[in-house]
Amino acid sequence: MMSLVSNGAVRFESFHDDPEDVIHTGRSQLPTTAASREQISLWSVLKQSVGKDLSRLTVPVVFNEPLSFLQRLGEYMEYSDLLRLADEQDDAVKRLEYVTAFAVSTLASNRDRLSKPFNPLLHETYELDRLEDLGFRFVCEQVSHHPPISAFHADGPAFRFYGSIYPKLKFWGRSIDCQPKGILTLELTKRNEVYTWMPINCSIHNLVMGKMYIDLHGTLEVICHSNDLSVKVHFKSSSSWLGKEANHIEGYIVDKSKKKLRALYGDWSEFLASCGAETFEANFAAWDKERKEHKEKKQPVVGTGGGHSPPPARRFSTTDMLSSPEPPEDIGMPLVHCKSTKVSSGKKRCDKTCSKITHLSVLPLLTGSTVLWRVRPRPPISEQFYHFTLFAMALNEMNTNGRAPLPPTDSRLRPDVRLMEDGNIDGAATEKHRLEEKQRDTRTTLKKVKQDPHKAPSWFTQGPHPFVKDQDTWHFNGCYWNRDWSNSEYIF
Ligand SMILES: CC(C)CCC[C@@H](C)[C@H]1CC[C@H]2[C@@H]3CC=C4C[C@@H](O)CC[C@]4(C)[C@H]3CC[C@]12C
Repeated sequence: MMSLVSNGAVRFESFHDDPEDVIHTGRSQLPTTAASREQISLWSVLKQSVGKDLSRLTVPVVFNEPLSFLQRLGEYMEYSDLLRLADEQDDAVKRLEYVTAFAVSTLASNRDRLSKPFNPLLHETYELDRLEDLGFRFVCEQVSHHPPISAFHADGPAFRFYGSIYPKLKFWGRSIDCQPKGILTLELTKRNEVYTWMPINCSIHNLVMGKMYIDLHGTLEVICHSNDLSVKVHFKSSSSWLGKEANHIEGYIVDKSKKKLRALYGDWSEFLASCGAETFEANFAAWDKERKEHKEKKQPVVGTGGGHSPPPARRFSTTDMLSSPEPPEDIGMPLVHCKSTKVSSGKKRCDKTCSKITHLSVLPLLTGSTVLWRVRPRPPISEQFYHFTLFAMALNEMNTNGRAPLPPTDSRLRPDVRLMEDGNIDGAATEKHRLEEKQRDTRTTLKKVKQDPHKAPSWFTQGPHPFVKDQDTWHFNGCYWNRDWSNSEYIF
């Protein structure tokens, strides 16, 4: 799938543009398009909650997306191939590069996703078994209701990736702040190497007026506990959704003595590249300035900062964004690619390549860069479907094709999410309300009969983190994949 081009950069071959994209074997769109929110003012709903923790607040269903938060966490796995690549590298710096690329890739699907995933019910689960085709299986459980904590565990031949997230949301009037709590741990198989990082903070701006946008900010620190290499990737906070530097990220891989070994730069919604620390220091400012000037003139960037000039005038294409010393290879940002056309066999296949360049074509690369990861373009119809990626489109699909049956707790069986997906907003609201009441009633009944209302989760147990001091994590007990649901109740 990948090969080295002459300047040392990695070229992705038939990775995203392959019509039979390996990652996408499910449906290409949802049953119905998203309902309009124009009739309801978000402000009128949220104004009572200024300064409060939003985890208890329910918003009208039109502000939801038809996925539970557990399914949303499944999106972490879209680029899990990077973990296989990381495991294969003999060089420790390269391993950290790919691990960091993976950590960044888990955030990409957040761009434009301005809807609230459904709060999972206590003990709700979600599985994504892609062991055969993609080399991983993922399982997630809602292990606590107040505070809402979701624990997940994914594994495959090359890795184990697990953690928990408590998405702490605070409403500030014009924006929502999210400071998720939890720790994410990755173990690479070959060398038994352990990496950890924390979920990044995010804000949703312009809730009341203007165009809403999502901003990830703060520092993503990926630490390798086995060799003391680490990287701090800084997410630049943006001041407007139009400011294209908005999603810009950068940082250095350093060793124990803080010596800079490599620079990483990119855009969390598009790509991550690495280059020598000196190249970055010497050229980045010029490159950045040039990029901004181009933007002000509203011209596409054909970056040369510190690199070489792009080929002489021809139609601006992705190749122009490279500044490699060699004739540019097409490892730049992808063109929009239609993937949703149905063909008679029932298989979905791409039969058209659009030449429209999307916002993806923003950043050029510095000389000698290696593209570690780049995002798959979203389907052109994404906008009408809550801005879902193709990967997200298939998450709630009831496709058990010859697979073992799902447990009665699986998110795919949630009637409210299903109704919303089918366009029945009122029905979804009624069901959502019913489920919340049912959950409350169960708790009250248990309390009355003096039973612990906090029944332990089925597949995870809380305990000290095996590698990080003074930190708890949730341990997967592995039993899920025995597929014995005799102790699981139908919670919907
Ligand atoms: C009222 C409506 C508009 C509110 C919508 C809130 C949505 C956008 C919020 C609710 C929960 C949030 C998520 C909670 C936790 C994380 C993990 C973090 O590492 C990346 C961002 C991410 C994935 C957040 C993205 C934005 C999010 C999905």
